[in-house]
Amino acid sequence: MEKAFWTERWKRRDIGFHQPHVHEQLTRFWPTLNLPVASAVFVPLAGKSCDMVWLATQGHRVIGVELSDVAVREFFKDGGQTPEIRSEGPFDLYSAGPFNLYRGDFFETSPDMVRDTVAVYDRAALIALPTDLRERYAKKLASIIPSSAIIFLVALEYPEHEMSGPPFSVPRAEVERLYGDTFDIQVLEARDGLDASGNLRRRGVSALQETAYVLRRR
Ligand SMILES: C[S@@+](CC[C@H](N)C(=O)[O-])C[C@H]1O[C@@H](n2cnc3c(N)ncnc32)[C@H](O)[C@@H]1O
Repeated sequence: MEKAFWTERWKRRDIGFHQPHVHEQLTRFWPTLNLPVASAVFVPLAGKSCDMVWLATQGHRVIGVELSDVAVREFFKDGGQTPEIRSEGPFDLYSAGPFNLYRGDFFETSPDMVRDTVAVYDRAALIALPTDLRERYAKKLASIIPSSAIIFLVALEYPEHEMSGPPFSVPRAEVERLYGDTFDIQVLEARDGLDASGNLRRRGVSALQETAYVLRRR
């Protein structure tokens, strides 16, 4: 998937993936993870997700990486914040309060940028990528985060022939294939997600499972 695909979508405001509310499985399961207050959470392929705001209300510092400057600028504008912007290697770093959002390519993220993160929050990041990029993404993510960091992952599964992604169908077997060698994979909840996703129903999807996982390095 070309980078231009995403930057164009943001320019055209074709952002059906953006949820105007905080993801419900995040608010229900995150507190059970007992992560230290004031610790940092890494949000790859962050968009302008409200989930980052919720994570900050839980006391976390939030480090995001996002390709589109439209998304990053709108995130701060929506929150009524004026970020400081400076160049950091291949990224533009937008900072305000608990948020540090790197505008640029996730695949250029260095371990240094995420060195003190205790957790990754992945909603609509892994599933936004086609098979070859998913593999690169999972390898890259595992290689940059601290070995103690957990991954909270929300993935979707649907009959693949019914729709071409993104979002792509990522069943449990695919999560195992991508992360199973290095992480223990726990399903927190697998639930029917079709009613909550009119968008995908309109695109022809007849069954949708939304699964929240927590991945812990062995
Ligand atoms: C499906 S959206 C999900 C956004 C966000 N996680 C959410 O829940 O709303 C995927 C996002 O990843 C961004 N993206 C895609 N490829 C990227 C890359 N290589 N580096 C950084 N961001 C990328 C896109 O611009 C888009 O905002």
